[in-house]
Amino acid sequence: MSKTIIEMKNVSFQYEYTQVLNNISFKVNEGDFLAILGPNGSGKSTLLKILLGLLKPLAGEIKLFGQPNDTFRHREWIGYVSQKSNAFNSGFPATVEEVVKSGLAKKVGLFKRMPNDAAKQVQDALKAVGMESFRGKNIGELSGGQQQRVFIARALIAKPKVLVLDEPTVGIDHENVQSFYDMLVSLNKEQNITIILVTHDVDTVSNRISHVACLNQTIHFHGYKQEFDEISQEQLDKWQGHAVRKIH
Ligand SMILES: Nc1ncnc2c1ncn2[C@@H]1O[C@H](COP(=O)(O)OP(=O)(O)OP(=O)(O)O)[C@@H](O)[C@H]1O
Repeated sequence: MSKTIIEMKNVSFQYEYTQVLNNISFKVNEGDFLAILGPNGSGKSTLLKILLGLLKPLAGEIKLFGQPNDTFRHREWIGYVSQKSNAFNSGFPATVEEVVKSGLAKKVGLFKRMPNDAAKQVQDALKAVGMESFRGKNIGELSGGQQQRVFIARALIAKPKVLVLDEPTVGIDHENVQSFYDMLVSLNKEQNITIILVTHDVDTVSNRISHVACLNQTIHFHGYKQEFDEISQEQLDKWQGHAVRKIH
């Protein structure tokens, strides 16, 4: 049986006066490719931030790789690509190589020396996302989809065991979205990286993922993708409003 690497038990959260997450419990196992679905404002980004230790829950328990979140010391095992990673304009003064290399700081510490094989590590990370020929380019000259791949390479260079992505395809055109998700599948299958993805692209991801979680303040469903396929559209609408529409 696969190892449980992320576990949330009865987690609740509120921003000042707004209750955002209510009694959330779920587990993610090593090798899962989990899509978190939910309407705008349903708490998806908040849930990820709690998972990453950026926000503290009001109640509940979180375990990462079997350790309580508070004492977990291997943050570099969890790579994060945020919603707004692909928002650099053409004047931003950094090359693709520099952006990817900056991801090593998470692993070696901000003020320590870069490893001797840093250039090779940059090359490998760019290769994994199909961007090796863009190494010397300015990050701001790339399309949104290409920038997003570079930020995944930046996360990969720290050798994460889990990759957490918050709506990574916003602003990417349909054709590039397909190949973007194919790239995530190969990271998941070939490098055994567990993937947690917040997305609205239900139809595009549905044949690529292993698990689905439907979130709207609380987890209404979490299970295998095949079980998700059995849920009626009527039930989904009840949980999600009209944000999740399955294509058959
Ligand atoms: N820093 C904050 N202070 C107060 N309220 C916040 C803050 N961040 C988010 N919220 C509120 O918390 C709720 C959940 O927000 P969150 O960003 O987690 O939702 P989401 O599901 O990721 O939404 P979207 O799909 O639109 O990105 C929303 O009602 C939002 O307005």
